[in-house]
Amino acid sequence: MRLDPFYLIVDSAAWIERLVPLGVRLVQLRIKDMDEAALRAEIRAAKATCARHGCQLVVNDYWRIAIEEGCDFVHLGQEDLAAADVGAIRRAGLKLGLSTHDHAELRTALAAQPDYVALGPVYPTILKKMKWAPQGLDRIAEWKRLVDPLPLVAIGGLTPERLAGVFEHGADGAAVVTDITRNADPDARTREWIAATARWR
Ligand SMILES: Cc1ncc(COP(=O)(O)OP(=O)(O)O)c(N)n1
Ligand SMILES: Cc1nc(C(=O)O)sc1CCOP(=O)(O)O
Ligand SMILES: [Mg+2]
Repeated sequence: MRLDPFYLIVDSAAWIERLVPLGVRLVQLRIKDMDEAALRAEIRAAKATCARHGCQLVVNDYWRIAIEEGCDFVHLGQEDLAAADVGAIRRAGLKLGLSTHDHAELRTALAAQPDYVALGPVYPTILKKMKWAPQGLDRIAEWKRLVDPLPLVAIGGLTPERLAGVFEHGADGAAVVTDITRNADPDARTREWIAATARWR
């Protein structure tokens, strides 16, 4: 499977409606702490926008709702994975991306036969508190050897200026939250990301 090299992650359907029409091809809806009815409404709206713009939607965490809402891609962390029914996800035809941060997690992830593996945090992130030190670029090269032929997504503290290092070390995709959503001009920054990833598309 081939992923778009620019992997946008946002926390609302409103962000998706705003940024996907600019040319985003791969977006994750990552919502925390929302009641189920509101969550379903967000997923439905995100799905409709993505369908209109030919963008692949990945739903973070909520694999059951993603199945029920007819989505086709979920992302799970290790704790999410331990509690998930991977067979049900597969039987429903969804693709699966998994987070990894160390070798033990990578073994667990590969055993689940995901469609991509994510490695992070490559650089320090301000989005959430993490127990892992920044992985660094050499770790990307090591991970690529271990996950090949699966696509490898790099995440954590990424900016357009850091993309060459990430892709030259073997990443197939670069995922981003704050560099775009907390930028003074998220639309312009999204266009910058699209242009900066063009040579790996
Ligand atoms: C592409 C991508 N990589 C990693 C993560 C992190 O997933 P997880 O470890 O489950 O943490 P939360 O995002 O759920 O806080 C991700 N969402 N996407
Ligand atoms: C959600 C997430 N997961 C990570 C991991 O390492 O698994 S790093 C991360 C935060 C990514 O946000 P930003 O681009 O703002 O640093
Ligand atoms: Mg999660």
